[in-house]
Amino acid sequence: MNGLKLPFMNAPVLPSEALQRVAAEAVRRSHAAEPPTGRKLPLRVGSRASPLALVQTRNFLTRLTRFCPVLRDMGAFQEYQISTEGDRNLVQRLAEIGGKGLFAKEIHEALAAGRIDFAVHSLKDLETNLPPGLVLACTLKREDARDALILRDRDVKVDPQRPYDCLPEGALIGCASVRRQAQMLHVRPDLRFCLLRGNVQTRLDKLRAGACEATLLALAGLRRLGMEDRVDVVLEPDQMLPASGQGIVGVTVRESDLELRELLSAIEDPEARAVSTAERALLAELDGSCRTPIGGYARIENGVLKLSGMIASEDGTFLLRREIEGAPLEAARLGTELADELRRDTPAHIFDEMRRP
Ligand SMILES: NCc1[nH]cc(CCC(=O)O)c1CC(=O)O
Repeated sequence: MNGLKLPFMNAPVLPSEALQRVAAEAVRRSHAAEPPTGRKLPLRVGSRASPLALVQTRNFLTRLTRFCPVLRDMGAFQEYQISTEGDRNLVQRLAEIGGKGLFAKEIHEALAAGRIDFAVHSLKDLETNLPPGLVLACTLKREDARDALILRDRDVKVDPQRPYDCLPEGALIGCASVRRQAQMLHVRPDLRFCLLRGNVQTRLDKLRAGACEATLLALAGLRRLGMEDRVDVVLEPDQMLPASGQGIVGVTVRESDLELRELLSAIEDPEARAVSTAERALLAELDGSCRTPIGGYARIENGVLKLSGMIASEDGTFLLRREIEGAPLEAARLGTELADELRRDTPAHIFDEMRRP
């Protein structure tokens, strides 16, 4: 995948030059008697305040400084943790309080106002239409995109082919995601759902304390937090289609900050860019919020991008899955096309249901 040129990378990028320039500038400043002109160091990196967000930020900075060690030696970064509405409101479903924009609004504001220079996001939580003046400068290599089932009673035997069979009739599942809920209900209409919000650790603690029988979490988050051992079954994409961008970390910057955009493009993972472009185009075309049970998952096999899409009613009685494949360069078009196809074959009342205030 290396060397893949994607249509949205309009300006020719010369990562090594950009890196050299930033590194040289950092060294120059470290020797400068005068206060530096131009860009001020440290570079300020913002993220949410959750343990997962902090781990992701550290991983990203590690990756960046591996390319540009002088930045690490300079202590060139300052981390800012920004509390968002999505973190504070743990009572309601995301869908009810306004969707995924809530996890990023304050971060976007800080970036736009110049209080931070770049921001690290779980791409899954980042709305598809970014505020004007901000761009997704880089997508990092994808961690496992799959969802994981975590049981309260860890002694039961689980058949990976039929993972929900181990759950008792009418079992209560702690899950705030309409996408996961609809896909589970499609297979097990008897299951009941309750909210289990908060960060990953909080959710696992509530599960253990008996709040519910089971929960679903992204494997990526658990792995990054070193909690993969809590997983009972990893769900395959044909059992539980992941959310668009799941497992991918993305970095936003000001559109006008060409220097930082160039620097970040050096650590961009082209495969993650291609698959997330397809998944996010699908999501944008269908709805673009998390009010709707929508899944989108793409991978590249032998140079071919394969995108799966899913749309469902909240109760899981309606569930439609489709696939499309084509060249990675066509990622955005593939996403839009698959969305159009899914929309065409989805009864209108499903969309009406989604638009309910
Ligand atoms: N909505 C919260 C969120 N955002 C990203 C992840 C996991 C990490 C990732 O997908 O990269 C999680 C937790 C979860 O869904 O279990």
